[in-house]
Amino acid sequence: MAAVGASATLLTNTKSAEEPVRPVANFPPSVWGDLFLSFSLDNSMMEEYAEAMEEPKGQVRKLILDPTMDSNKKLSLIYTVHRLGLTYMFFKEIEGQLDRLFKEFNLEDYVEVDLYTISTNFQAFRHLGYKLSCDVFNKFKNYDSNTFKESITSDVRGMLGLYESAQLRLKGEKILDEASAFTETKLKSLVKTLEGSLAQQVKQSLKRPFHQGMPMVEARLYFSNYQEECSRHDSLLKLAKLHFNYLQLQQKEELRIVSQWWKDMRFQETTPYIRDRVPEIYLWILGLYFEPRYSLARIIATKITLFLVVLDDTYDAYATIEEIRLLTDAINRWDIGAMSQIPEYIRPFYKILLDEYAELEKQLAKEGRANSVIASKEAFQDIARGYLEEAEWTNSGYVASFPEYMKNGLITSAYNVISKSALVGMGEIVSEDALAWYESHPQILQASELISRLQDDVMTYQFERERGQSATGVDAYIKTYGVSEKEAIDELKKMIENAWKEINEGCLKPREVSMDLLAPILNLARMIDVVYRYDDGFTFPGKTLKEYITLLFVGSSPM
Ligand SMILES: CC(C)=CCC/C(C)=C/CC/C(C)=C/COP(=O)(O)OP(=O)(O)O
Ligand SMILES: [Mg+2]
Ligand SMILES: [Mg+2]
Ligand SMILES: [Mg+2]
Repeated sequence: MAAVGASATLLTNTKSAEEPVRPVANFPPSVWGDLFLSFSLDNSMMEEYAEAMEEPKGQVRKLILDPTMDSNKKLSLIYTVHRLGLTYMFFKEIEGQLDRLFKEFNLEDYVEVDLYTISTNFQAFRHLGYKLSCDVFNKFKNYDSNTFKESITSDVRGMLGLYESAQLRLKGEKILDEASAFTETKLKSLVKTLEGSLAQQVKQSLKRPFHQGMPMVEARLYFSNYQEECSRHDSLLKLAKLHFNYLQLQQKEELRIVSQWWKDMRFQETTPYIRDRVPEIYLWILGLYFEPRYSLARIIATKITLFLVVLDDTYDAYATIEEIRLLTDAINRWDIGAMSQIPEYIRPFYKILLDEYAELEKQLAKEGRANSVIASKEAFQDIARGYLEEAEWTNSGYVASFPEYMKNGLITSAYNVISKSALVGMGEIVSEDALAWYESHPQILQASELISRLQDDVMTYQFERERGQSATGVDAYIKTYGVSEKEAIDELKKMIENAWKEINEGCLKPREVSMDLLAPILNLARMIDVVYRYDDGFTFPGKTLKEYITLLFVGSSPM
């Protein structure tokens, strides 16, 4: 009987050896299907928009340079240009104006100025890197009780401006910490009493302040919600409309290209267990930079980030620990000869990964900038090791201490590999020095990584805990400091807020590198707010991301 028993056991073992238990997650399917494949770009239309922009662009440039314009009006113009996403067209002119206005700044001049004007001036300076003192808001506080004057609560536009200004605060700017809480509470209590565009403006800012928003979307929302400000100068209104139409054509073409590439690579067939999120990842990368000159950069960065989705879902939601060890080793070896050691199902991914990077390295070598591709590749190998570490913890049920978790977590935040991948297509601005600065793992990049890691954990830890993942920042914090789940989450949120202040500081002059190189890091942090402020907006993309994708790529641009 033993024989039968043995053979039966053998049969069972043989059977189980074929099909191990896999932690599949049954992720929600794609929202969009092949919708974006059918777009066909009319190049002549794009050229028409580009030509039509020249005249109003010249008009706006004259306005920015106009020496007779009063300084508050000039700052208001610069602020509106910035909110419409047009700063990049007039960067030198605007810097020249702000250099002068910042030098001339005198607190005395603000004694009679209203809260809204002071707020837009403050934002204009801070967004463009000038550290205007937060003392400009002191006059709105009662000296004795050190609280904000009740009188300003009736000035809704002023309160809204103060709320938006407070998002730019740095460590130690206590008045802005208070202002953020004070204005948010007051605005929430009165928003229902408001009407018209002011109601829209307050609702939008309370949903997500401009500073934490996605620049491309924020520009479209500003255009819709601030008609009065946008139509103060006809040339600006005209330029903004043409600009939105030009960008939409370019972006829909880029989205078509990456969607077609994804379909041709057949990832949904070879690795069907992954999240099918091409438009969402393209939107994420668009959030880094929307300037037309970064079109190729967006396509490259989108492809590499899509590789990360395949990798993360393979480690989290499909592969066994043995398979993860073999795949991590293969990625570290980065050699097509390693194909034979990895499971069948992941070989197409591995081959495409190596081919894509080889092609990029060849292309960039022609410009003498293959180093940016190598930096991205090394960061990719790094995150695979980071994902393996998480998988080993989960496999052994080990709960890392919070410091240990965070050391690995900054890597698995993926913001090191994504920010380096974003550099690949950016052109000659990515000098050896620029790359060396990124490789030095600067404070602002670490802050963006921390925000990515911890905000994601705060929003996905239950889902991941249910699935047996032992490595999340929440559980590591609870275990290390012996606090409740709620206290842990509150502490993580404080760390996120602190990281934002570090990012705000890192964008102020004198800067370590140009704003062009800082913007992707700032915008990566912003995209975490877009995706994870209210829920796990990436796994379940039916709310914010669906709304933004519809606004930018399905809806028509403002004519
Ligand atoms: C961590 C993070 C928000 C990264 C953002 C950058 C990015 C798009 C990375 C690609 C992998 C991915 C989609 C992770 C987020 O989902 P997840 O919750 O499954 O990530 P996790 O497995 O690292 O927790
Ligand atoms: Mg995951
Ligand atoms: Mg993961
Ligand atoms: Mg997660």
